[in-house]
Amino acid sequence: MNTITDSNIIDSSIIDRSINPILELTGVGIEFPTPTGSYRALTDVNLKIAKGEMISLIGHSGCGKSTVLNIVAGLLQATEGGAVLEGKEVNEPGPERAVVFQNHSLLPWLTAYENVELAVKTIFDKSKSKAEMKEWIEHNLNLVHMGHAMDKRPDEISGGMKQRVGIARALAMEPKILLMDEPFGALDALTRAHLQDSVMEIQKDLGNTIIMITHDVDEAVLLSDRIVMMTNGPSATVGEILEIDLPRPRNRIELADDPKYNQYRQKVLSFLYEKQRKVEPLTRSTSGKNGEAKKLA
Ligand SMILES: Nc1ncnc2c1ncn2[C@@H]1O[C@H](COP(=O)(O)OP(=O)(O)OP(=O)(O)O)[C@@H](O)[C@H]1O
Repeated sequence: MNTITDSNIIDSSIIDRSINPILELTGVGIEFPTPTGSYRALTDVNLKIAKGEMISLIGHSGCGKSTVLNIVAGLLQATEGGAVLEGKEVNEPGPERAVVFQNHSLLPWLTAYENVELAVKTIFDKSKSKAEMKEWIEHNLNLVHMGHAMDKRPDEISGGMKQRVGIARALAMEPKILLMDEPFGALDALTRAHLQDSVMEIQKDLGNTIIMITHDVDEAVLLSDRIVMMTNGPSATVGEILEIDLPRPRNRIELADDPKYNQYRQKVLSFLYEKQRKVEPLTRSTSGKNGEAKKLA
């Protein structure tokens, strides 16, 4: 039986990916002004991500996962340190960093095709002809299995289909890095499983670099090359990084009985439930930004 040794757990301060990192976070800290004084959300976040890696960010609600992602997206400016993408400091949003949010954020008056077209036009208006753009939009909608519903508006399709269109729109921008903030959080279990499979398939074919926030331990282990586990805030930081050494393609049914898979799950769960438990009892679910209950596994 394969066992997970301490060598699977990486000390964040000594990470040295052998390949040149596509993205590097160095000494990232951020303070938010609040009516009662400043709130330090993150301290000294260090992370190097190699091209083609699939990284999950996991941690208790409010620990700062979205803040990390928003700094990489250029939507928030770090107070200290910063993010460097392929040698270029990130200071503002840009098409090389596409974001997929939990709630699809499609324009309701446009069809699936037109939603993707809007993004494609802003990026490829000068470099692709009209016919090439059409082909590219259709290609990306087909990638997420939405070719049959290109002419439907968001209110005519299911939540999972909307999320597929959001992913197609992000992929169509050919981003250097795809940032996904709980992309499947609002979906039922079956739809979620289908979309996880689609993302694994697409990543295998295109070799995308992806950072994904999730609260779902199974999802993190199934999809990731590494799981970045964050400590609780205030002053949250990278606690441990778990390297997931499971061969691809990964099959969720087969993995359910795989001892190594279950040990990885256990590692993440014990980090979440034991090491980082501060004031909350185990049985209490944490509360999200909008007061919604959030489960951790
Ligand atoms: N603009 C802001 N002003 C003040 N505080 C903020 C702001 N944005 C985030 N925070 C605080 O920073 C901390 C980290 O928030 P963040 O949304 O990154 O957490 P999270 O791990 O993504 O949470 P969740 O899992 O619930 O989505 C939280 O305590 C949050 O209240």
